[in-house]
Amino acid sequence: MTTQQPVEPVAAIVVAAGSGVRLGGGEPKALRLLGGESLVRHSVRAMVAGGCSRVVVVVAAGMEDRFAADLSDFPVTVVAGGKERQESVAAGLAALDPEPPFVLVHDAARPLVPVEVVDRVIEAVEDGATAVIPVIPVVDSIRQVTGEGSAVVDRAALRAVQTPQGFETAVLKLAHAHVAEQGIAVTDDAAACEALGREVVLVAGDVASMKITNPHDLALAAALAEQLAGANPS
Ligand SMILES: Nc1ccn([C@@H]2O[C@H](COP(=O)(O)OP(=O)(O)OP(=O)(O)O)[C@@H](O)[C@H]2O)c(=O)n1
Ligand SMILES: C[C@](O)(CO)[C@H](O)COP(=O)(O)O
Repeated sequence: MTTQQPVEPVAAIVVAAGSGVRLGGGEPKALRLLGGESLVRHSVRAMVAGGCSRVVVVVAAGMEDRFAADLSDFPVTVVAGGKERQESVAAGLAALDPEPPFVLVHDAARPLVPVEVVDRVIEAVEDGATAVIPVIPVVDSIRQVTGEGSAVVDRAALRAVQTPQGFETAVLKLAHAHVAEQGIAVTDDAAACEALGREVVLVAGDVASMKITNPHDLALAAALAEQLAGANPS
């Protein structure tokens, strides 16, 4: 009689292979500290808190040992990514063995994602959605720049896209193979699924899940983290 290993329903890929040129500072962005801990540690903790028992962390080639040391107390596998985000996600997908039915893809650069957002994404994929993305309303007035000038865009119909995004793993693998084969560049994984003709389901994101991109984002996130810690003392 063979004993089958249980396959956990939801794994996560945390992409951390970006260089963080816009943030600056030399160090890989995902290892920069926020409230005394690296961005990647915050992000991995959020995935684990949401119920992911396995996390693949994708890092720049040559940085594997540093990330593995930083994350040694988490259930992670560290693998090398690529030049573009979509190549890094594809590398994370290739490392998911055995393949779980569902997978979340999260930016290490979104360290303060609340666990409620992770829960909403997981619930939607487990309820049958193929591709799920958290979104928030756009608060600024928006203009589209045209050849001649610019025009107002109705922001009521616009949403800003966050992570983690949730998928049926088999579909996300097909979608990544499709965009790679066709040479389609996408900035997120839901767009890869859409390129395959799959429907994308939206759930509510959260302003706390801001992406750390520019130096002022780190300062804002630090203030936010302090406020959140004050509101939920452990
Ligand atoms: N080749 C890449 C590029 C990006 N990412 C990850 O994708 C997320 C979103 O990337 P972003 O922060 O926008 O880009 P960076 O490349 O990190 O920053 P920059 O463009 O300023 O260099 C980040 O967690 C980043 O580490 C990745 O894993 N592999
Ligand atoms: C995936 C993402 O975080 C959704 O907002 C975003 O597209 C990634 O950022 P990038 O700057 O386009 O790599």
